[in-house]
Amino acid sequence: MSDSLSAIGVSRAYHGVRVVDAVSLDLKPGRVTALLGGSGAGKSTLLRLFAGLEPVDEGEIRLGGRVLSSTKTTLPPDKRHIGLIFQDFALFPHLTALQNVAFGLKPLGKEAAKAEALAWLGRLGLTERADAYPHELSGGEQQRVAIARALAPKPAAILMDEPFSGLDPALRASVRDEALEAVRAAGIPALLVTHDPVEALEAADHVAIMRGGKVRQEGPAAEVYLNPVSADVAASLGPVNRLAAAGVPAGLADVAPGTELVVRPEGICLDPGSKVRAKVLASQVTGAMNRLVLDLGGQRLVALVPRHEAPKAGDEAGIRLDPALSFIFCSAKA
Ligand SMILES: Nc1ncnc2c1ncn2[C@@H]1O[C@H](COP(=O)(O)OP(=O)(O)OP(=O)(O)O)[C@@H](O)[C@H]1O
Repeated sequence: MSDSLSAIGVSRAYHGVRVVDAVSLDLKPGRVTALLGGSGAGKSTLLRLFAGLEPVDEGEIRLGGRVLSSTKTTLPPDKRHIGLIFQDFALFPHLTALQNVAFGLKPLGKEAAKAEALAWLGRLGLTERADAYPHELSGGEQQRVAIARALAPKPAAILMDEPFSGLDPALRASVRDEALEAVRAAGIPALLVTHDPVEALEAADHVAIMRGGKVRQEGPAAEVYLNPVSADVAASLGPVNRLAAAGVPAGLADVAPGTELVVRPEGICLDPGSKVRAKVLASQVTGAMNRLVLDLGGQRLVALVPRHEAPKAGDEAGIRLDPALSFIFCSAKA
């Protein structure tokens, strides 16, 4: 079993501002941890601290019992044996797919390196593309080569910064699923930096939500989605409606003054018998679900309802909340 890659109370400041602030995060082997958060939350900086591309100002980075970074020492990135994958693939343009993957396998000797590189290309469905140069490969193929190249030397961990965001949306999910399957099979800790909540929910085993340099909540993706600790964490994992207590009509939810009601769009359900009535301003087909824009006593809400049940724009609809997807937080904490 591989070791965990751990951040223990790490901080990093630029010009006196802590962009990573006393973060502790355990990346467990065989598990893909998504690091999610808005722009400037500190995600890439934390990844760079794990990689040794930046020194820590406080705390430690450890691989199992071994200290990789502390305030006294920073083991250089190339000595950590950690695979890195970035959005821009960064393949060597003058080498074929096979040569790119074999590059990090030189210590095995030429023939063994070639065989191992071919095996990795096979695992990622690229056997036929072994002799193609990067410019002859699609974005999805290039990214799979990059992943094969990162995994082939059997790294102790893998760190990925928005690796799929440059890909065509139609391809993204399949490339991602194939790539992360290979990552999980390698049985090493994996970090996936993303700002896409759908990607985090669909692809990661564990999520950590970062905001203002701190990890605000972490846990299995579904658990965090269904039990967010704050309105901001809820909003990091997908769209939410936020209503101040004063704007919540009687019969919709019991909210005390000074609190706020946070509801996911799919947490607003149609209920013809409900006394709480909303005006349908728009009803848009988005696939299996319709997106409704509702006017509830002057406040706008967005709801997602099954298309076959969806009312039309101009209709009035009774609504109720799904308690599993509705949360009440102290306004001050939001
Ligand atoms: N080398 C640097 N020098 C100065 N400031 C930096 C440096 N690197 C990052 N920052 C600042 O640190 C903050 C966090 O940046 P970081 O790239 O870690 O955020 P992020 O969560 O990855 O954001 P994004 O999703 O936009 O990439 C930002 O305000 C950024 O401008």
